[in-house]
Amino acid sequence: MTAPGAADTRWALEARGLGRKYRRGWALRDCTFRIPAGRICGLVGPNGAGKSTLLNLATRLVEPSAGELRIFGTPADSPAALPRYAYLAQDKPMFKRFTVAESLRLGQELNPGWDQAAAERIVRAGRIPMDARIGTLSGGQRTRVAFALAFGKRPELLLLDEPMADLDPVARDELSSLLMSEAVERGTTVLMSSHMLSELEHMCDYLLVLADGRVRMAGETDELVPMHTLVTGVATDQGLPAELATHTVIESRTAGRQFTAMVRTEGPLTGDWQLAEPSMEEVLLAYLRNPEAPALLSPAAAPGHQEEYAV
Ligand SMILES: Nc1ncnc2c1ncn2[C@@H]1O[C@H](COP(=O)(O)OP(=O)(O)OP(=O)(O)O)[C@@H](O)[C@H]1O
Repeated sequence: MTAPGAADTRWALEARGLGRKYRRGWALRDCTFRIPAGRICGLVGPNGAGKSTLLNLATRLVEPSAGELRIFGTPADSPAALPRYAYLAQDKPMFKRFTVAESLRLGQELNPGWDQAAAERIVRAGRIPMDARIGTLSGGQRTRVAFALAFGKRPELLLLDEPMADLDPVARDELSSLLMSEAVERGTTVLMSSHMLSELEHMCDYLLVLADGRVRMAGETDELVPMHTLVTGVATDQGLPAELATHTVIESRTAGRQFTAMVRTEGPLTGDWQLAEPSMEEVLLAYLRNPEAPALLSPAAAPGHQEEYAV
């Protein structure tokens, strides 16, 4: 339990009614969720879902239009939240005229807990010369230096916006292993947006899915994925089979004589079906293709839920 008035550090991120409105409309609306400390959380959603907006709200690059966001129990707009996270933005802004060594030195000067050895290790593993200017590096090399700057800060929370997009397969594999070992060894929480679902399946133990600026799914992958069943059977002409009507059908398709559905089962399924447990990627794809499917938040992911949560 947390003492009254003390920041509740069990939750790396906690949003209540969070929203951001632009002139064209809401980029993020009425978002309520929480991410426990120490998790590697995949932030998933179609283009324009609000993923970057959420990360920009966490890092104070944009102000919320509604609601609140807390980082380890501290309001995201409080100076006390600032040293606790590092952010790797999609465009990875860095000083182009600085050399790699100068960029790391700046990281060292700005961050009291700076780990120079860790930052240098990441740069050297990519065989990037320390005297190369940032502006002369390839997109992937720049990403690696940005990773080094983020890791060097030794943050408790790493916020990554599509971090692997421009890395080659070997670098991607290496940096995702680094990310996972970092998270395990230091208990770092990672929130990482990505469109690469198979990669997320490999790395993440927590999910936050957005669509049209709203939360569609949030919680432990181990809890969320097994709530779904992939149902296959013979198609009939009557549309959705009556046996499925009491369950939540996220998606259904008919191909020739075969009927397939992704179903959130609300009890035993009757009927002549082949049942299989879907992969995380299959569940995510079903939700991404059907943004109007009923939202699913595990009890732990919903702030205000009374249940105690082991972290
Ligand atoms: N500065 C801005 N001004 C106006 N609208 C904006 C601004 N930033 C984002 N939006 C809008 O908010 C919505 C969410 O955008 P956001 O960049 O957060 O989506 P995303 O999920 O990160 O998308 P992607 O996967 O394409 O990176 C979009 O409709 C976008 O056009």
